[in-house]
Amino acid sequence: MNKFLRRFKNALAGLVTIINKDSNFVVHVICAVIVIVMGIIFNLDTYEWLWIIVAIFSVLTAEILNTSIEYVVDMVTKDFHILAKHAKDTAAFAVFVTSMMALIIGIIIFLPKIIHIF
Ligand SMILES: Nc1ncnc2c1ncn2[C@@H]1O[C@H](COP(=O)(O)OP(=O)(O)OP(=O)(O)O)[C@@H](O)[C@H]1O
Repeated sequence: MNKFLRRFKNALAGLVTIINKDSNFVVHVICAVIVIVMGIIFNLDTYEWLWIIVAIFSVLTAEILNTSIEYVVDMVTKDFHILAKHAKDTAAFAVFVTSMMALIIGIIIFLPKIIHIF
């Protein structure tokens, strides 16, 4: 198998792992689908779509890296360790910060359009 195919296969295995292990990831994907449907309904322009794409992929990437960090921490120790706690908590905080960015982008793009309806 060539290098590219092997990397693709590994990435696909990562996707399967994330879907099985991380229910939050599935929730984020469902939210992304809802936002995309809203974008179609509100007929977003190119720049608005670009911001939505940045928001969606940032949150998904943060969630994937959070799960990845959880795996590494669990591999190192199953016992309580303050550094394990810091590693997992800060990784979770990264997801929170990215989600806040996505929320702000969503509000800036969709709120004026929703207000305009009423
Ligand atoms: N080995 C550990 N030592 C100290 N604290 C830990 C340890 N493992 C987990 N924790 C604490 O428990 C919290 C939850 O950890 P857990 O591994 O269950 O992740 P989670 O946020 O519930 O993620 P998921 O639901 O995706 O598995 C962490 O954020 C951390 O504060």
